[in-house]
Amino acid sequence: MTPAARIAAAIELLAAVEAEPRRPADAIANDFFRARRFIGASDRRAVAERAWGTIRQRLRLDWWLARAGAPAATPRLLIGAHLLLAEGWDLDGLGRGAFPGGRFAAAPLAPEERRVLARLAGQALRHPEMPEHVALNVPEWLLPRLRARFGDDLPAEAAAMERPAPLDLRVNLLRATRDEAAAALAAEGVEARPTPWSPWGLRVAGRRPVTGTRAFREGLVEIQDEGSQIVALLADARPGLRVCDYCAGAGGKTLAMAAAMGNKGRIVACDVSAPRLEGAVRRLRRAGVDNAERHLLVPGDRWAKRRAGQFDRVLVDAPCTGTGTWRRNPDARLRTLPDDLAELTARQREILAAAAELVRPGGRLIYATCSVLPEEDEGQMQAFTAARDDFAPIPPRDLWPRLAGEAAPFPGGEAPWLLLTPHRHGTDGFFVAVLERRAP
Ligand SMILES: C[S@@+](CC[C@H](N)C(=O)[O-])C[C@H]1O[C@@H](n2cnc3c(N)ncnc32)[C@H](O)[C@@H]1O
Repeated sequence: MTPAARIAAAIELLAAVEAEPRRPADAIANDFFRARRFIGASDRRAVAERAWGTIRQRLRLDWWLARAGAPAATPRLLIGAHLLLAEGWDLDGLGRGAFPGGRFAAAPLAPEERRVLARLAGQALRHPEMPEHVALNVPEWLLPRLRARFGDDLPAEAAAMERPAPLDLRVNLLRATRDEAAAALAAEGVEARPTPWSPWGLRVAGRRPVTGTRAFREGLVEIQDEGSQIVALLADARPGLRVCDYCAGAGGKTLAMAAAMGNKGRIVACDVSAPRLEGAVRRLRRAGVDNAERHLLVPGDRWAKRRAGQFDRVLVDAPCTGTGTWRRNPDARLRTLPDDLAELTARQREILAAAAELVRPGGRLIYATCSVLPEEDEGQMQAFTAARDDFAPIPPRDLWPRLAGEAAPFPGGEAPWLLLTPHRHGTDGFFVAVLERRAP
């Protein structure tokens, strides 16, 4: 594709994302590229990166376009504004390079579009008159919550949440050690170094496509953010235990826990979504996991009733606002609405209550979110432990040396739970709490 054709495709992709504001942009992008198989891998990456870069700056671009008098922030104006403000293009370059017209390129700028964009030429993304939430690139309704969470660190955290995430891999200990996996990747031209916290993690230098490597295809590594690895690590799933991954989705943490169990014992991946659970099948096979089963949860589930008090570990990786994942899902910061938070916190409470019943006395309930919002994190834990005095937190610091290694630095403080953040830890934002069920 020519550079202009890539820009035209990014405009189309952005229009597709705008058309379905409640649907995750990566799902829309998957459909978009599936319907355009003629777009090759490197073009696909370039198109998606441009669309994502624009979505990442959406709050600031909207502010600029409104200030310039645009009646609406159309995909063409958004891409044009991003090129001018973030990539240093000038207006003539924009006309020639991005909107030249012709068969595979975007139509020339209309006079009104040119008038709007002319007002942005020579400006930067940030402007001193921007309201605080726009300057920080966070939705207005979340600003007080994020300020309460991060205090003086908010600008640094907001900046870290705005940068694209690195590519983290988890080494599958069923197939290789971390050194062996790194060597296998290096032999295929992919340089990867140990992650700072997770004993299972490798961070890939640059943007190398990993899924095409033999190391990936043969199950030596799985793509997984370091924060997510730490959640699975703290679940402390050991060989021989009975483990339930209650909100398993496509099995990201099931895979990690199964590897920690050395394929010994039993792990059940549950979810309410059949397509998500189905997504785990191929991954489990590739990873060589043979001690896992799947269970689709349905209302009034008899399966759960029959297994009350039977599991040594129950992980609740709860559905949440995903505010910790804005680095990789930049659209989520715009998609999440106040009603979603209310609905999700109610659902988290229900899931916790149901999952807690599965834990045997002396066993553990692990609660995690990829959210940094207090009401989804320690708020839930405070309410749960107040209502259930048979559950008490085990501070992650106490578990860490045995799980990560005696000399491994602990990523948290003294709190009874652990919060990981993009700025402090270089991971996605994650919250994790480990609760032990006392004998009655
Ligand atoms: C954060 S995602 C899980 C991600 C997954 N654990 C991983 O590591 O890849 C939350 C999951 O909770 C599931 N979920 C939503 N409501 C649920 C419920 N009531 N009970 C169990 N799972 C639920 C969703 O379908 C979703 O797959």
